[in-house]
Amino acid sequence: MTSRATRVLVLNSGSSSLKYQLLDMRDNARLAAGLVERIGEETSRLVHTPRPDGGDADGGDADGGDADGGDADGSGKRERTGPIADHTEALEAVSAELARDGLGLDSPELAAIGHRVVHGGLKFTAPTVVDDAVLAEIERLVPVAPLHNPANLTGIRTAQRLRPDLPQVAVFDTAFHTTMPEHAARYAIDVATADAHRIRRYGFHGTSHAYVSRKTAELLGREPADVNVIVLHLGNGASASAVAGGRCVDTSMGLTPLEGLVMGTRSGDIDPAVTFHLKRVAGMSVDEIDELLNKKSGLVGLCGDNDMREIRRRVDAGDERARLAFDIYVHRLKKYIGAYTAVLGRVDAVVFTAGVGENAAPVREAAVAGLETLGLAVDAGLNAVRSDKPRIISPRDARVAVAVVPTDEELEIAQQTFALVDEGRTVIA
Ligand SMILES: Nc1ncnc2c1ncn2[C@@H]1O[C@H](COP(=O)(O)OP(=O)(O)O)[C@@H](O)[C@H]1O
Ligand SMILES: CC(=O)OP(=O)(O)O
Ligand SMILES: [Mg+2]
Repeated sequence: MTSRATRVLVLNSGSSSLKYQLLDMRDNARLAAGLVERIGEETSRLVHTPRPDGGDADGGDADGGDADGGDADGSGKRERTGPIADHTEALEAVSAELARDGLGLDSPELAAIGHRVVHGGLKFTAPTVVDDAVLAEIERLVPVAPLHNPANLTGIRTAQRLRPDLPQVAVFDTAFHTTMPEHAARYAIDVATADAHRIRRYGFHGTSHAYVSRKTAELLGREPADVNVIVLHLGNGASASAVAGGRCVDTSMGLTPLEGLVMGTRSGDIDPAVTFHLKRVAGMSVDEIDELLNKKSGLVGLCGDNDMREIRRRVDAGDERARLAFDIYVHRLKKYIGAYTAVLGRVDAVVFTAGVGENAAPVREAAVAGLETLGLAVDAGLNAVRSDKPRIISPRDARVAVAVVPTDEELEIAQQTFALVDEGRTVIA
C-alpha cells in the first residue's frame, strides 16, 4: 500500500514562545495546536490542544493562548507548567505531546516542517527549503531581528535534528513586503552608507498581511487585484501595511521590527536622536538602549502592562497611567490610518487583526473615532460582537469598510510549505 505524506508541522518561534500547529493539507484540518510560553523562565507553560477544530469546542483561537484560555470542557486541552530552558527543550516537549496523540514527529505522514522566519532580508522573496546557505543567511540577519531570528534558527536546527530526512521550509515575514516601491522602502539617509549596510525598510508580519488582505477581498466579494486595504496587525508586535491590489506598497516596521506602531514592549516610532541623547547625556550603552526600546517600552514602559486585556481593565477602573498608554497607542494607530489613506489614494477597507485587533473592541472604536471625513466609522453593535469569523463592523452605508479578519499565519505557512515540497513529489511507500 502506498500513501502520500500530507501533513505539515508549523513552528512559529518567538523570543520567549513557541506556537505550533499540525495540519493535514488534504483539507487544511488542524490535528493539533499549541503554545509554549515564558520559555527561559521558571514558570514556562505548555498548552496543547488535540483536534482544535474538532468536537463541540467553541472554535477557540489558533494560537491557543490569546483568548481567555478557559474552554476547559471537553476540548482535551492539556497544560503543563514548569521550567523550559530554551527553544530546543520547548520543541522536545511539543514533540512528546504530539507523540502522546499518535502524531509524533517520527510519523511517515509528515511531509515537511514549516518555520516562520522573521527576517529574510531581500534575498528571500518566497518560501525556501532550508540548507546550510539559508541557515547562514538567517544567522547573518540576527543583528536586525535580535528578538526573533535566533529563536527561529533554534527551531529549525532542533527540527532538523529530530527529523533530518524531512524538508524544513522557511517562510519569511519580510517576503510579502519586497514589492514595496523604492520611495517607500528607502530611508532618507546617505545612499552609500545605506547600501553598504543594507539599511532599508524590510517590514515584518508579511505572512499575516498577505493572508488578511486576501481574506478581506474575499469578505468584500471582490478580487484581491481590485481592492486597496489598510491592514492593522495588532499582536504583541504590531504593524500596519498599505496593500494595493494585493501588493504591499508601504508598511510601518523598518530595518527591524522596532519601528512604527506602539507595541506591547516596543516603542515604535521615535526621534532617532533620542538614542544619541540616551547615550551621550544619560550614559546608557547601546545594548541598554536596545533593551529599553525593544523590551521596556511600548505599553509596558508606559503603564507596566503589555496585555491589552489588563490595560482595559485598568482604564475601566479609572487608572490614569493605563488611560494614557491606551491613548498613545490609539493616537499612533490613527496616524498610520491617515498616512496610508494618503499613500493608497482610495481605500476599500481598514482591517483589524491579531490578538488586540481581533479581540479589543475599544481599540477598534477609538482608532477610527473622528475619522468620518476619511469615510471611516464603526457600528457599535457590530463592533461588540465576539466572533472568530471575518466580519464587517462599519455601518451598511459606510464609504470604507472597517473589518475584523482573524489572521492565520500558521495555515498560510503550512500551505506555502506544502505547495513547495509537494511540487513534483514522489509517492512515499
Ligand atoms: N480578549 C482580548 N482583549 C484584548 N486584548 C487581547 C485579548 N486577547 C488577546 N489580546 C491581546 O493580544 C496580544 C497577543 O496577540 P498575538 O497576536 O497572539 O501576539 P503575538 O503573536 O505577537 O504573540 C496580548 O498580549 C493581548 O494584548
Ligand atoms: C516581527 C514581529 O514583531 O513579530 P511578533 O509580533 O511575533 O513579535
Ligand atoms: Mg503573532
